[in-house]
Amino acid sequence: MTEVPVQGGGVPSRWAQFYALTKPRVVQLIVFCAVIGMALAVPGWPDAAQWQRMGAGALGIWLIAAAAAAFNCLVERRIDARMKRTSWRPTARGELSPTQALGFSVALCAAGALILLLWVNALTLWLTLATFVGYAIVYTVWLKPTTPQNIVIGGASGAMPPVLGWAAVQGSLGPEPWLLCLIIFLWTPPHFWALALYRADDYAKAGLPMLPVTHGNAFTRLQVFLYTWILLAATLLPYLMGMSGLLYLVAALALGLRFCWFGWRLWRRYDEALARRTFWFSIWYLALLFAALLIDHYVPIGIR
Ligand code: HEM
Ligand SMILES: CC(C)=CCC/C(C)=C/CC/C(C)=C/COP(=O)(O)OP(=O)(O)O
Repeated sequence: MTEVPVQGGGVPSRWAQFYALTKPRVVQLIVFCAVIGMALAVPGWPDAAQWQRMGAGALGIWLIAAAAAAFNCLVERRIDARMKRTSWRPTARGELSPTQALGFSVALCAAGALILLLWVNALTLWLTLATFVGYAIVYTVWLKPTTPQNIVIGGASGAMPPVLGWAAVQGSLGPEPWLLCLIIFLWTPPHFWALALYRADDYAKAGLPMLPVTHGNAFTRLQVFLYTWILLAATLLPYLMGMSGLLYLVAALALGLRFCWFGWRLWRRYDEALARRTFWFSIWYLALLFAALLIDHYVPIGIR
């Protein structure tokens, strides 16, 4: 969980409170995936203009993703207050008022939109704003409180970063960024349901229909296991489509089989510590898989 830095008196500083609303570590990984989408969109080493567009794109996407996270904290302040994991959030504790959170989210979103409009391109601006709406409104307001498939459908917005990154550099889209989007889309269920397994009581208390609450622990474990295999298959596509080389293939297989191994063990027998490890592995998995795509792009080995 993201810790809020605390000043001498035990009260987090105002800046730390606002910063915490942006779900910093989630957004860092989102921006990382977007930046890799950008790098893959440039055939060789970026020139000066491309570097500038990449920097502005990363900043704009960062600001709008942070705005979406802050908006989520605003909408969910009462739900967050009921869950142990989220009850520390400044909006849940009433340390930041709804007006302050809304003003902060609007300011971040406007700043990000302006940067994308002035220094990147209109396609990236509209796609990033659509992603904001997808997460902050469609997922948070509509899907999350109504269906256990909330994170599957809502996961589409979390999966957008490589598409945004690609659009920022090329100003158009092709099959490659959508393939990366598919990978994050299929990664989201095992990422989230591993956590939901050991946070099921929290979700039940908050009245949220997460899969372990509505369909039980065993069914959720089966879903985690199945998704790890579907994910493994999807991660082979960049190699099979000639987008990545052997280095990526080896990384995708090694990481994917490890994720399947976590899924298999979790499915066979529930163990809370194992569910926690599966969740944390999911984060390393995505970061390393995307790092492998990047390294492979600059150090191509084998047939493409
Ligand atoms: C609908 C989609 C998603 C859902 C429901 C979801 C859910 C969650 C939840 C509930 C946590 C909090 C864990 C905690 O407080 O201990 C978390 C953590 C995290 N998620 Fe996701 N996630 C989603 C998509 C993503 C995406 C797209 C990324 C990045 C590309 C991501 C990266 C992370 C990271 C890095 C953390 C760890 C945060 C920390 O260290 O505090 N998640 N996720
Ligand atoms: C513009 C752009 C790139 C937007 C990205 C949107 C975004 C921040 C997606 C990440 C998904 C996320 C933080 C899910 C957390 O689930 P949750 O909200 O259910 O978790 P919680 O219970 O911790 O609030």
